[in-house]
Amino acid sequence: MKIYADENMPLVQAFFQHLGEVVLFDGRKVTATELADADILLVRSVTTVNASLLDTNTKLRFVGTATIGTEHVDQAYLASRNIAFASAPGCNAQSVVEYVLSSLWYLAEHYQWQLSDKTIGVVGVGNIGSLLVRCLTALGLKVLQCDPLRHEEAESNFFHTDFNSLCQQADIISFHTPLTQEGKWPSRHLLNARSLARLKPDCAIINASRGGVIDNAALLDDLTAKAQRRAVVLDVWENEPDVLSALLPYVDIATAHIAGHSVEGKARGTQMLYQRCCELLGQPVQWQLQQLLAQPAMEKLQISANFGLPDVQNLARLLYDVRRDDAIFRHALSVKGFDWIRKTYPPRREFSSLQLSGKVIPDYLLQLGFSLAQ
Ligand SMILES: NC(=O)c1ccc[n+]([C@@H]2O[C@H](COP(=O)([O-])OP(=O)(O)OC[C@H]3O[C@@H](n4cnc5c(N)ncnc54)[C@H](O)[C@@H]3O)[C@@H](O)[C@H]2O)c1
Ligand SMILES: O=C(O)[C@H](O)[C@H](O)COP(=O)(O)O
Repeated sequence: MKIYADENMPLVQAFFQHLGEVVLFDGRKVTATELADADILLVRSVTTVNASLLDTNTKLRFVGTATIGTEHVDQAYLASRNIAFASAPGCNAQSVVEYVLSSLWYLAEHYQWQLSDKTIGVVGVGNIGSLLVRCLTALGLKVLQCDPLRHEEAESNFFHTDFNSLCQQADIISFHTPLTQEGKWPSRHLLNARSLARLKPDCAIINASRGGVIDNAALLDDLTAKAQRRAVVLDVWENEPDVLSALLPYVDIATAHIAGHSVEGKARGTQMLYQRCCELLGQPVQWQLQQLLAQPAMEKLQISANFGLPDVQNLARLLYDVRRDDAIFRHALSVKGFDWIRKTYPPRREFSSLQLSGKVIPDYLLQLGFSLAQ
């Protein structure tokens, strides 16, 4: 059994080696010839999986992407060849939410905002968006949600604001849709010259979904045309790895598509594909994530009775501060390149890796994902 896996897939050897020989490849450069004898193919978001990559391979049984987004995989083609497919829904949702929270705390400090005065619009309320809404609500912040697909399903307790109204009302907008070009609600260039013109002049924009959800050229026009600057956080860019670097001076936080790259988020993606493969091959699951994850640098922390909401961001910063990733990006983009930054990403542990003890642990800390000491 030959298992071909992207070289940036943590723990792939540890999980998969009892199922077959694991061969690693460069996901951006892999060719059809390299994959000709693969039985199983495990990719990340940088590999376009389609007929031209797979036509010469006649053995392939399974393709898995250790990511939430799936727009790089031609699923209709895989189905036409009876090749099973799996993605990793939700695997790094917590990681993306921690990225957005860190960005909000940074912007609030930098511009001296009171987040409690702001209305935060969340566009796309699936795994990531709904987790973000839960965390923001736990922190007592005002949230608007836009998800026309969920609205159409008439979920009774889902309060939808249409995109145009959300643009007019929000002080901060965070995007969490998949990248889609077709259907009734395509998300490509959802934020374009027209919708940018509807925003409040100082409405902040956060994009940790896919670069193409925002028309980057229109964003640059918006940011350069006005006397008043809006705050912008971009983790994802159109045409990665060739980003529109003219945007950089106007962007408060710029990162290399790493919002989902926590240790746990990436490893969970590998684990989800491993479990699916075991099922497909009729093999027992031998490994669980907790057996393979490295011990975090900090494990336990005592919360005192004086802990309050203003202390949350200090606690979170023990684990993650998005300014680190912005600094790496600005320092390394032109010298080392976008993919190098991603490949050498320093370990980042999720909130759950820190166990809290104390007589009373505020519920909002558990809602944010911190865990209780045993
Ligand atoms: N930056 C990163 O590192 C990173 C990490 C993980 C995921 N992502 C991106 O985030 C996306 C969302 O992830 P998720 O786990 O929440 O996915 P999900 O499928 O659980 O949820 C997406 C939601 O967006 C909604 N949606 C679709 N089109 C919309 C539109 N035009 N307007 C408003 N809502 C729309 C859907 O109805 C759905 O509820 C992924 O598809 C991926 O592209 C980025
Ligand atoms: O869709 C996802 O899950 C994320 O965008 C993912 O974190 C992207 O990381 P990559 O696969 O490019 O390493």
